[in-house]
Amino acid sequence: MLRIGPFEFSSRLLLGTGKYPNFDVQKKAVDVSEAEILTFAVRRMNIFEASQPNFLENLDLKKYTLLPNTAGAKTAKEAVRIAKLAKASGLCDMIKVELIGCQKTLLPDPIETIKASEELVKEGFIVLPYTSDDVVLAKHLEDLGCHAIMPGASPIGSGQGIMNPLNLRFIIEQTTVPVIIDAGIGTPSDAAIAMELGADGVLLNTAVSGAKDPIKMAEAMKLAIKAGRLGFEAGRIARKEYGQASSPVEGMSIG
Ligand SMILES: CC(=O)[C@@H](O)[C@H](O)COP(=O)(O)O
Repeated sequence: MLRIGPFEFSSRLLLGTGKYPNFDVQKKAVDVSEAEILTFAVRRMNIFEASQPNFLENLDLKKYTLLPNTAGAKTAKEAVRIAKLAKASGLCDMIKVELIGCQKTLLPDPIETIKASEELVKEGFIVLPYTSDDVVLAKHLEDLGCHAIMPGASPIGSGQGIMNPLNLRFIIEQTTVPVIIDAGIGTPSDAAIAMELGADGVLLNTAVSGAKDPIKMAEAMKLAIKAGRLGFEAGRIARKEYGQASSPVEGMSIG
């Protein structure tokens, strides 16, 4: 079970909803992924314009918990305003704080992320900040009351996979709220590694929506996340420098 604030989920895959070839593929990919949390950029949704197309209309909303995100915000003030807009529209009290500090790398702005997260926690939101893989920053975010920490594997949409497994492991070790690896996942094996490191979940978008077959990739990601989690729970063997026979012959008389 993945527990975030008052919510409980059996799936550990959080799926983004952008950049699918069309609504039909998006719906099928979301279904097959068995994701229970869907994230979307409030700014890109026409939540207050009934005449405009809105992907939420294509999904059975009773099946999902929506995780609005503040993508497009450059300052804490803007992010807080977007979060309040999402709450006012009745979507969900959870918010993914996404505050990009560099338009080339799409890496998050740590200072504005801290400011926005602090304010949103005070306002009673369930706050999930997207952050870099900085261990100390992750600790500050947890200390100020965030309900999950979401360090990036690598830049958003880059598909480069996990750049800094050591930092992610340090973050996972020190954090008592869920750690969800967010952004940069390229392949199912990247997602499995994130889970094997001990992450509580993985949030991804481009790897599925941009795949040649998004529906198949959604299924592959679902299975990889389950496999990675099982592997983590099972406990891996220790790494050894030298070989060790799989079938020991010590104590056996071999004629
Ligand atoms: C959808 C969303 O929230 C993205 O900003 C997220 O970080 C996913 O990144 P990828 O597209 O790299 O999976």
